[in-house]
Amino acid sequence: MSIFQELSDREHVFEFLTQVQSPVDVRHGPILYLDDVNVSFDGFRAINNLNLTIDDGELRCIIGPNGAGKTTMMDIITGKTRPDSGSVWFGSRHNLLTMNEPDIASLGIGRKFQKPTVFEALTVFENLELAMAADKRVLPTLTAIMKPQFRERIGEVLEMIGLKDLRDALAGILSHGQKQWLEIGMLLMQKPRLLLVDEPVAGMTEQEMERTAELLTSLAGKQSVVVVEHDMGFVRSIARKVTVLHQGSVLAEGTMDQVSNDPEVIKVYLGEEA
Ligand SMILES: Nc1ncnc2c1ncn2[C@@H]1O[C@H](COP(=O)(O)OP(=O)(O)OP(=O)(O)O)[C@@H](O)[C@H]1O
Repeated sequence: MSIFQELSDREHVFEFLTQVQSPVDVRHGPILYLDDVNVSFDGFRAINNLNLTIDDGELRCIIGPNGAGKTTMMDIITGKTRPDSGSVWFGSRHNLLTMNEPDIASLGIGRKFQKPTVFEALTVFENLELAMAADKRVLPTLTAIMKPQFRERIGEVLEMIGLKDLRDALAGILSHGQKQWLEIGMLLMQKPRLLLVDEPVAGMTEQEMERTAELLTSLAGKQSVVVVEHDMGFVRSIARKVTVLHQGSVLAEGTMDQVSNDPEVIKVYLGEEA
């Protein structure tokens, strides 16, 4: 399969495959706003009057037991699943419920799925190069048109993801953790406004987890980051504000200490840690 076929078949929607959108307006409010969102699958309410607000530059952790609705929530934000009711805004200008997946991606919402899906036959550098292209029409001539500022961005991202020394290594030989960082790097190439990261440390070594914690915390401020994660140790290491989802709604929200001392949370989810 050619790389171009592979690109169009991927579940990811990278920004470079999409059209340019007007800028996100966060002057008077949050970057992401979900209001009273509901989704049912065959009569089962997976998302139930969900309200969620993410501030610009925030790092938010979302936790919750299996089936709480975390993935469905991300699917709604990225346009993969349409809610039955409610509203979802990106800044005050963009109503995400009127947009398709590629257009939402092009607004600067990047999603990192649990499994890394980097291009294994390309080098680390080439993977980043590919993710940087502004328009799929330029992909075939990408190397030829590489501009100095693009090379600079690749250098910055290599530094951020800690793969500078491996820039010429094939992505296929990277460790699981390194592949995850590379894929985060690919999303970072276009300076997204919001990154949605699904279980980033599943399958990682302790050391890789620590490095991932550093990476995600270093991104906050420059972009907003929403991390869905089951590993409580990891959440505790990065969390400022935690949202606990249960049965499709927000059960509790606050610091890790606040939510882990909340009796309702202890009952449904953190019982074993209480
Ligand atoms: N396409 C679908 N059709 C039917 N039911 C679905 C569909 N997608 C999700 N569900 C159901 O909706 C509920 C929420 O699922 P979701 O995957 O969002 O939860 P989650 O919090 O991400 O769980 P996990 O931690 O196990 O990944 C579950 O009961 C799930 O079975």
